[in-house]
Amino acid sequence: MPELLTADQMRAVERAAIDNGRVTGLDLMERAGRGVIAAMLEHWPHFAVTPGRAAVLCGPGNNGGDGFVVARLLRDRGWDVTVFAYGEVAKLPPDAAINAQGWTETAPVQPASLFTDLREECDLIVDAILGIGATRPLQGAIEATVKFLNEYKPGERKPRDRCRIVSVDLPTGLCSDSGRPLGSAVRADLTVTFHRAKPGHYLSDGPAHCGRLSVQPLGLDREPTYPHETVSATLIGEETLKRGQVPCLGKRAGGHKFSHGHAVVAAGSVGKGGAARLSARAALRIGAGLVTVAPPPAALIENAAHLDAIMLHAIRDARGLEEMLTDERIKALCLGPGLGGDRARDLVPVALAASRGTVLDADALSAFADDPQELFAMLHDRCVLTPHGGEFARLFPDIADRLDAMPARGPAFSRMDAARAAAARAGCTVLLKGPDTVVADPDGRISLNPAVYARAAPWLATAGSGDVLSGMIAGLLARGDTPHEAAATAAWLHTECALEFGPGLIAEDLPEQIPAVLRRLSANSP
Ligand SMILES: NC(=O)C1=CN([C@@H]2O[C@H](COP(=O)(O)OP(=O)(O)OC[C@H]3O[C@@H](n4cnc5c(N)ncnc54)[C@H](OP(=O)(O)O)[C@@H]3O)[C@@H](O)[C@H]2O)[C@@H](O)CC1
Ligand SMILES: [K+]
Repeated sequence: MPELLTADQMRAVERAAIDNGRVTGLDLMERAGRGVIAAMLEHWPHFAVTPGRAAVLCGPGNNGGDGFVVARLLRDRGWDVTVFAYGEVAKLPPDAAINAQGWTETAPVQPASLFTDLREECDLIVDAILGIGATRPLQGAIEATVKFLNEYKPGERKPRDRCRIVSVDLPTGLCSDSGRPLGSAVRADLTVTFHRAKPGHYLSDGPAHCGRLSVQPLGLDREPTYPHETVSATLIGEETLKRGQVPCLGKRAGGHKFSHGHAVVAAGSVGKGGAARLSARAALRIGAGLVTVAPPPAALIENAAHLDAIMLHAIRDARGLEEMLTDERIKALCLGPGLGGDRARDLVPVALAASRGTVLDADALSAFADDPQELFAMLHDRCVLTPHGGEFARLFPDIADRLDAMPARGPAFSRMDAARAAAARAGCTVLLKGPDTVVADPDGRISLNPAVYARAAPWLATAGSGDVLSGMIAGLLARGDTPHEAAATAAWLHTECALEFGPGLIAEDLPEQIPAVLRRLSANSP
């Protein structure tokens, strides 16, 4: 499912279902526990055949309640289970208390202090200490447990990689809304969450702490009360693209090149044109009808030696660009890759005054680091800014500081919050790059491109890869996508191209994978 829900939104969905009388909290807890077992067996099928020894760590809230359900279900499957409790069992919330009582009627509960003395070899440790209710940095017994777990070596006969750590809903200590550890957080092998993934499973350090991620149903999908406004962010995927994007990626029959848009990529001085050419190639491959590279006159020959299908048009300075933009058929502009700071400061104001779809990247962002406000005053709602972390910090230093500050309490300020705040200030779409690329609009709309878990593509961290992304966005803007659609679609396709090629990738390879990815998308289209 493409929606990501914050802790508050998840609670609202659960509350609405319970208030409507369709389900009880106890039912949901039972389903959550069963989901944990199902995910565990799916990932490690041998656990179904050979039950082993498990430690289940139950916290002071409903996450702990899920833990008691898991403990019972494991024992029913023949596991030797020891439960450790964090906090007083008598003070558990009602549904958790019922499950805890069921357990204590038949088996003891060990105090948390004994867990860090654990010398037995476990096959499985279930982390049900804290879930979406973690609100402050870990301390005391919980912090000691997390440290112990993250360094756990259960004896020589059973190396660590044979003992699996499964976190229920979230690794304890990980902030559900930001993916940032509240002080410290468990590093799990598998995290099993419920109904929908939370932003923290995808953002920042979240994936490294979750290990692998499984989203288990709670039977809430048909809830008629599922409030649309609870959707905080969309995880970009084939499913979201299919809703609106794929038909647009295919070209209309009978169309001519101008009906698919003309994109212009401004290029820099002699010897600096490679980045702009990469952007231009990506814009053409993604389906813009025409693409022109616009270098200074001195760099015309250099670019001509490299380009065929892409056109060339020399522009000396801002006046040259102004004249070029009298051609109304130019639908999109890309400025920044290899442009150089001085040329960027010269060209960007004219480009923005033309009110076309405009991608600003690299030098076009850094050129305004001294006075970001000057840039913000010129931006309009057809723009996309594509900063990486460093460029973001130069344009939005106060927002970046909030991301860097150690979170004192949860929910911590997230990369989604940062991108949203930046988009509101800039008045246009902001794409904040990373393995968790966030696309934010001034109205708060967020899309997240996950290049983590099965889509991890570490080889995308290569020179020129960002230039290709800018070009892809410009190409889609030329074709008529909205800034948000263009940025979100390009971010997703960019990762798909990297996955299609695999290790050894260099930036030149990325545009060349676009046809294969588009072919696969159209083949999968209904
Ligand atoms: N919502 C749903 O749809 C469903 C939810 N389900 C499950 O419930 C979980 C949410 O339960 P929850 O709200 O009780 O929160 P949870 O994570 O157990 O923690 C709260 C407790 O921790 C405490 N505490 C907080 N920070 C702390 C710290 N640093 N160090 C120490 N203590 C700390 C906090 O204390 P307080 O801050 O109140 O003093 C409170 O006692 C959810 O993750 C999922 O597993 C499923 O059963 C099915 C459907
Ligand atoms: K947990």
